Amino acid sequence: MFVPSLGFSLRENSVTSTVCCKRNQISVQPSQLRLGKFLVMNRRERTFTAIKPDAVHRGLVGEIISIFERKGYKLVGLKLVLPDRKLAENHYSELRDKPFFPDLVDFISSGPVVAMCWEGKDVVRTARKLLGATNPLESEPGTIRGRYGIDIGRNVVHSSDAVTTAEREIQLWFTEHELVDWDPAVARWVYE
Ligand SMILES: Nc1ncnc2c1ncn2[C@@H]1O[C@H](COP(=O)(O)OP(=O)(O)OP(=O)(O)O)[C@@H](O)[C@H]1O
Repeated sequence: MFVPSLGFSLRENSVTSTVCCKRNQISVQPSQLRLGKFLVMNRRERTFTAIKPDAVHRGLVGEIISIFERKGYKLVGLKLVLPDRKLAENHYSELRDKPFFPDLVDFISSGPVVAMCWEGKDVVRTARKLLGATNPLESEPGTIRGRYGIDIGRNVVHSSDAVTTAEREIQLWFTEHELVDWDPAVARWVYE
């Protein structure tokens, strides 16, 4: 079995498992193999991140994508969307009762929005750290909102706040065919 993320093939026999590298073969115990599989699965976490209309208008798209790329995350979905009100309302449905909800829906559905799906270890929590606090006044200067935002209603980016939210939002914004599974050549330089 070839495991692209690991960069080598795994072949199992009844006693031990054999890892076949390019030049040599190393025998490993099944427990080590399980650990390897776990680590690969661990890198499969996905999040939904959106560059909001204010940032698109301000020409910050390339900059924001670069921050995620340079961190080491893998882009598996990307598209420019003009969200209709239904999509915007659905996306922020948990905030339906908030007084700012109508303005928020107006703003997001004014588009364009860059919808993205990023993949990697702990990507949901790390993406939120890269974004910074919701209110730019409270976000650290090194974060995206800390660097580029001033008002809470123009806070540049969104990213899912939990793994379950990410699953819901990815399904809401992307079809299965729009997500691309691929193996970056640099994976072994990003993960130990
Ligand atoms: N008090 C507020 N007044 C105006 N707008 C607000 C307020 N609180 C939140 N918002 C807007 O609603 C969005 C969603 O709020 P939420 O509480 O889900 O924060 P968040 O998860 O950090 O933001 P987002 O969902 O956009 O990533 C915020 O990004 C912000 O633009």
